[in-house]
Amino acid sequence: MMPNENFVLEVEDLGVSFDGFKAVDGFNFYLTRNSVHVIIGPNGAGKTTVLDLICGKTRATTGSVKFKDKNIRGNREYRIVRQGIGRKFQTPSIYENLTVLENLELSHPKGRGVFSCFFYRRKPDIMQMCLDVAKEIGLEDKLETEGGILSHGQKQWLEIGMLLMQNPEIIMLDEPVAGMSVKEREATSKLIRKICQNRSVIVIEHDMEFVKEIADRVTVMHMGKVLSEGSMETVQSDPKVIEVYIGH
Ligand SMILES: Nc1ncnc2c1ncn2[C@@H]1O[C@H](COP(=O)(O)OP(=O)(O)OP(=O)(O)O)[C@@H](O)[C@H]1O
Repeated sequence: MMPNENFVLEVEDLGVSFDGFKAVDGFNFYLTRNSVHVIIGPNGAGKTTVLDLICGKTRATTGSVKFKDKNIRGNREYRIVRQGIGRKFQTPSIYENLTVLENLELSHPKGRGVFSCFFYRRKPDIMQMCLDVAKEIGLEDKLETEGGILSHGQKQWLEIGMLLMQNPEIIMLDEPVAGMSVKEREATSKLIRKICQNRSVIVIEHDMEFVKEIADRVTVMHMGKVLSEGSMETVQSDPKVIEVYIGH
C-alpha cells in the first residue's frame, strides 16, 4: 500500500508466534487520523496481542509498525508511550487511595510523582489540564473523591482521563465498556466520539451495539489475520464475518 499522510499508524505484515502457534499472522492495519477504528473477532483471534505488539509489550517476529512514518517496531514500551501511543488495559489501574484530581495530576508527564514532598505546589497549567480532562470524562464533580469509591464505569473513565493527561496521538482501549451499565455505556460512546476529534482511537470490543455507535471503521480478526475490513455495514454483511463471528 502507498504511504498515506492521513494514516497516523501503518501496520504491515505483523506477526508473532508463541511456541510455534501464530497468534498474529500477516496482519495489516491502517489507522486514519481523528478516527475510531474498532477491532472485533472471536475469542483468541489475536486482538489483544495486536495491541501488545503495537505498544511494544510483546515483540513482533515479522512485519512493521509505523507511527507517523517512523518505524517503532522493536522500541521499548515506555518509549512508545512517550512518543504518543497510550494504552488502557481491561482492568482499571487507578490509585484507589488517591483522589480523582491526584490520579489525573500524577499522570501528567510533568505532574507530581507518587512520593512528592510537602513543599510541592500545584502548577497552574497542569491544574487547568486536570480540570479540563475531568470535565471531558464527566468527573468534574468528583475531583476530591478517592478513586476506590468510584463506580466501575467512573473508574474506567478516570483511567481514560489519565491517558488523556499524557496527550497521546493514539489511544488504545481494550473492551472499555465490559461490565458497564447501559447508561455508562452511552456516556462512554459519547466520550470516545469526543476524544477522537483530535486524536485516533483503537478499540477492541465485543458489544456490537457499542461498536455501531462508535466505529468509523471496523477490522474483523480471525486466527491472527484480517478476515474483513470496512464500515460496520460492510463487515456486518460480509458472508465470511457472518460465518465465523456474527452468526454465532
Ligand atoms: N504470551 C502468550 N503466550 C502464549 N500464547 C499467547 C500469549 N498471548 C496470547 N496467546 C495466545 O494467542 C491467541 C490470541 O490471544 P488474544 O488474547 O490476542 O486473543 P483475543 O482476540 O484478544 O481474544 P479475547 O477476545 O478472548 O480477548 C490465544 O490463543 C492466546 O492463548
